[in-house]
Amino acid sequence: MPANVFVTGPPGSGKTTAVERARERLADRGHVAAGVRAPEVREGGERVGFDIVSLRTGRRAAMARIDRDAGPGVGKYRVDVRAVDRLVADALDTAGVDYLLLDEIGPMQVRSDTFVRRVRAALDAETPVLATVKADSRPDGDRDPTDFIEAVHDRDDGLRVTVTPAERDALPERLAAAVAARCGGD
Ligand SMILES: Nc1nc2c(ncn2[C@@H]2O[C@H](COP(=O)(O)OP(=O)(O)OP(=O)(O)O)[C@@H](O)[C@H]2O)c(=O)[nH]1
Repeated sequence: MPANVFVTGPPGSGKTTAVERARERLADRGHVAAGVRAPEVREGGERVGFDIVSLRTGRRAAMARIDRDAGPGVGKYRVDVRAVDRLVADALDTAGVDYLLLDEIGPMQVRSDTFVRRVRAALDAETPVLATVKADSRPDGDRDPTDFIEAVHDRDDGLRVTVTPAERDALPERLAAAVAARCGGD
């Protein structure tokens, strides 16, 4: 059984909400995750960037900011690659956990070679991965130069789920059950 579960869908479709709710259900079943999430950062009601947060430790780093004047650009933000490298070095370590949750495999995160290398290894390892993946073939301005996002879409393993508003209410339980089955749990 392929160990990975990929969640994709258009911007704002509910990917983050679905995997966060699935994580809560998996915790209720006793399944612990490592991994990362990428909350937006707002100042004065305006979005100024995104952080990357370790699920295991809660450590966070300023992944992308609108007012940075250095680093690779994604949309109107610039990415602090070294900050992402440092955070994912242990955030993506699966020792002692049941599965890896990645929210998301996206154009900002893949600017970090450490992120790409650790995720590629995780996708080929035994520990299940539950990941939201940015939709394929983004506009050139945001094109992923590593082509890693496309490579994830092209994998022939894993359960793939596309979030739609009509079906998204049932999605957290479906995702939790799929990951629990891959963890060898209920
Ligand atoms: N009512 C309802 N609202 C939802 C549900 N899932 C997501 N939303 C809302 O839809 C908006 C986008 O949800 P996200 O989970 O951030 O969507 P996303 O696909 O991760 O968005 P991006 O990361 O920007 O691509 C938020 O305001 C959520 O509160 C749902 O199941 N029911």
